[in-house]
Amino acid sequence: MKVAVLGAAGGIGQALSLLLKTQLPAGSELSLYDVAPVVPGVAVDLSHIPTDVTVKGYGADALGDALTGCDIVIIPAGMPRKPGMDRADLFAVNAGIIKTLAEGIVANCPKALVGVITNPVNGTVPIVAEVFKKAGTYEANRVFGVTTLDVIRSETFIAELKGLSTSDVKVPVIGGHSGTTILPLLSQVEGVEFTQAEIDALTPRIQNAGTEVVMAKAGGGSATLSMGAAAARFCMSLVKGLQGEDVIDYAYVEGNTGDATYFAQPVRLGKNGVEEYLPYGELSAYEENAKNEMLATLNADIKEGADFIA
Ligand SMILES: NC(=O)c1ccc[n+]([C@@H]2O[C@H](COP(=O)([O-])OP(=O)(O)OC[C@H]3O[C@@H](n4cnc5c(N)ncnc54)[C@H](O)[C@@H]3O)[C@@H](O)[C@H]2O)c1
Ligand SMILES: O=C(O)C[C@H](O)C(=O)O
Repeated sequence: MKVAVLGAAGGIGQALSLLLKTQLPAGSELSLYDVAPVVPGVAVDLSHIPTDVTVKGYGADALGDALTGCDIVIIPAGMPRKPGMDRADLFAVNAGIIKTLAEGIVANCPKALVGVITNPVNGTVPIVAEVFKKAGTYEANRVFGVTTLDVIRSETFIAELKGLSTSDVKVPVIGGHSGTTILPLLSQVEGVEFTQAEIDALTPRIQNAGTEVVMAKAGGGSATLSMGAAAARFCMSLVKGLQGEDVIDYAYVEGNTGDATYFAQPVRLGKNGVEEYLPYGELSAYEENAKNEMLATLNADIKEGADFIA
């Protein structure tokens, strides 16, 4: 199994790479790419951890070598938010980065499963898809926007609120990855009842949790450690799927909900990425209304990404 992290020297990239070094199956190769000159050092540093995963670092001019033979590519490359910015404000800088990296994947590992972390995810995933379509290599079942951070935040906040163990809390989160496009389905959390007041407080808390971190870091960036954990969890779902395990996870995909071209929904993962698109089930009236109200924003974000390539 060869897994590449593109943007591996960054805040997310380093946390994610550390977790993958300790969690990937024995015999795996971890390929770390970044334009920052420190990346070979990150690889050497990680390589001293005693696990049976080899680590190699690749600098700015070695994207092809980093990607050749990859089964999975996870992309946290690009600029994070500062206070006062929306994720959409990152599009101007990050769209070009994602386009270049997607072209590298086309040229070197067109069959890899690709997980996109770079914001704005609502628009960067369509960029990857359009680059792949242009090259004739697009398979919707292989391209994912990573929305796992919304899922783990929901688990954490609900466990705190209800005095539960996080391991007992499972929360579906659908839609996109920005503001109101993030829609936690609190009505579907098994074994937990919420008052309307709790729903009214918890839903926006989950939607604004990224901003909570951005404000707390006060100009020093956005979520990196929790995102590293989220990305590792999602990457390990992809790994288990490739190994033949039956895994269900949530991701932002070109699926079949009919709500928007790209929409986070449950998917069954396997040897080809998504093996089955699963329904997100019945929504409460509150969730149905929230979903309908967010679609204009989500569709505009998707169009911006697709138009960038067209
Ligand atoms: N999907 C999510 O839930 C989620 C969560 C948190 C952050 N993010 C996003 O992830 C991205 C990275 O955040 P971060 O905090 O790690 O930022 P960071 O600045 O710490 O790291 C970004 C890294 O990308 C590298 N980079 C820039 N251009 C590159 C290129 N062309 N090729 C390879 N590497 C390149 C930089 O050198 C840097 O090392 C941001 O866009 C952020 O908004 C997404
Ligand atoms: O909020 C951000 O800009 C980063 C990320 O998307 C998050 O949800 O933490």
